[in-house]
Amino acid sequence: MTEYAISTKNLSVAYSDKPVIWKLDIGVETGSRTAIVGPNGAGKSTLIKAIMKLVKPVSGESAVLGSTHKSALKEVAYVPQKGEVNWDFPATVFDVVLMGRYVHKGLFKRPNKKDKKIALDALETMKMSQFKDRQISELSGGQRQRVFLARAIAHDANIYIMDEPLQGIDITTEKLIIDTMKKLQAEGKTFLVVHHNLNTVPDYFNRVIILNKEIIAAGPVEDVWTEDNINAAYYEKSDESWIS
Ligand SMILES: Nc1ncnc2c1ncn2[C@@H]1O[C@H](COP(=O)(O)OP(=O)(O)OP(=O)(O)O)[C@@H](O)[C@H]1O
Repeated sequence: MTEYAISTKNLSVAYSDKPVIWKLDIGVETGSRTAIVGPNGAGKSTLIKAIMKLVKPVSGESAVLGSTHKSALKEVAYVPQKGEVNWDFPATVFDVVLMGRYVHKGLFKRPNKKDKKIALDALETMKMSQFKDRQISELSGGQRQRVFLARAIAHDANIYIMDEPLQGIDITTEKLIIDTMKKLQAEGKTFLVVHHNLNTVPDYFNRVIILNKEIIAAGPVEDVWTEDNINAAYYEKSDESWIS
């Protein structure tokens, strides 16, 4: 599994014995902008959580840069869905972005000048410098998303995994996030992103995984982003008969 930034082999996850993703073999190419698309309940977030080792598979495994070990996740900056974060936690914008540096230091070493400069630069990239001292509970949804992106940038990871980063944000923030993603990809970083807007897939991503519990299709956008594949994912699995 070494040639991929992220890979899974025969990966299945179930909640209360009900399988939600089934025998997934995935290879996310290093340096790609890969979208995961599929209907509500297709298992997109579950796949990401399994890769992040936040849920335990019933079979199979996932690897980051060829390693199935949890320590390989240090290479990954993870941006969870907005709803999964406790925004009432008392922390400033700057505190949250600085957390992106802890992976390099361990929890008990204080951030130094260089870490602070990296965090400030990340805030500047996401155009959030002016909110640096604000409590995260006092931000709008789009501003929170920018802060989470800034934290991921401060992490300076090689791989970014983002669960619906464009959910509920305005067009300016969307453009900023996509431009930042494209810039980082040009520097060799890898992106795996859960994405909902089918219209923007070809513009934002160069590879796509179409998922509906199983892999419907995966590969370069120009090969697999077809009406047949989209229909197969969105319109042909209306019941639970996919598993025999
Ligand atoms: N913690 C959980 N316990 C039980 N069932 C769960 C849990 N999390 C998700 N599920 C179920 O697993 C299935 C897949 O959910 P998941 O969140 O992975 O889908 P998704 O493709 O990300 O959906 P959406 O587009 O709606 O965000 C759904 O049927 C969901 O109800």
